[in-house]
Amino acid sequence: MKNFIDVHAAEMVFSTKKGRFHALQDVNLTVAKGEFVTLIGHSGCGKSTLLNLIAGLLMPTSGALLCDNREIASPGPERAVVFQNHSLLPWLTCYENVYLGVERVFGERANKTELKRRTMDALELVGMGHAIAKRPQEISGGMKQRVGIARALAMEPKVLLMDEPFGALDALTRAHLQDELLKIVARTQSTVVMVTHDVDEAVLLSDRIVMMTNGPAATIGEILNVELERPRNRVQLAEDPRYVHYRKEVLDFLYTRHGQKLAA
Ligand SMILES: Nc1ncnc2c1ncn2[C@@H]1O[C@H](COP(=O)(O)OP(=O)(O)OP(=O)(O)O)[C@@H](O)[C@H]1O
Repeated sequence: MKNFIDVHAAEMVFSTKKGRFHALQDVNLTVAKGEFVTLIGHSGCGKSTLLNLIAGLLMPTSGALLCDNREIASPGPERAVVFQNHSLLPWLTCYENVYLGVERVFGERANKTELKRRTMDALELVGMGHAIAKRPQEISGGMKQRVGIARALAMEPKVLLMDEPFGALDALTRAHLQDELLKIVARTQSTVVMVTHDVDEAVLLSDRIVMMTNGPAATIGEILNVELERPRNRVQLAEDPRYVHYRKEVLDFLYTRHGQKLAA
């Protein structure tokens, strides 16, 4: 499979008031087109930092990051980001929030009818076609997240970058959105890099789980290939010995081999 994202020897050192903070060191990762990769690790290990490097929101101190063979030097529409706390503009309706993104990417090439169609298609895809006139404060957290995902998908990104997109949701809404995301990704064949804390979420969604060591100077400890056929069904998988095995592998990595001591 063709590599879409290449991270070569990436290092990230932050300058802080207390001096330099070495967040990531020697991170090497490739993500193929159409692959679903999750980043998992203890709090503060540098998952978001790595995602932000791929998004082009941060520049590495050393090393190089490529997307489709081009250096990632800034954010770009081919790498859409969905954050944990949906970043919808509160004064715009759901429709307008998505339209804004669509217009930014396709505004110069497409006419208004086409822009409207893309906006509506994306909202329908996430099951939000009924709420287009509502403003963010009028809909639930799960619905806001869906609109955020619609906005990202409507830009037809080459890569969908998600930073704990379901982290703030209750367990049932979370499960529902995970299932929807699986269906959407199957339909759109999107490449996804997603940060999560949730072992079950990682196993259910991923082709590969990237497990990160604890910081400072965190790096990739191990990568687990999840060879479970798709479509995946959470209820059937719960008793599948392969699922149980993958889950245990991640838990072993996080809690036996790389357990985190919380500061007293
Ligand atoms: N802009 C910054 N300036 C200084 N230090 C930073 C900055 N951003 C992140 N860090 C530090 O880098 C480390 C990694 O942070 P990061 O947010 O990437 O971790 P994370 O794994 O995503 O954490 P969490 O799971 O808690 O969200 C942390 O120690 C954090 O304090």
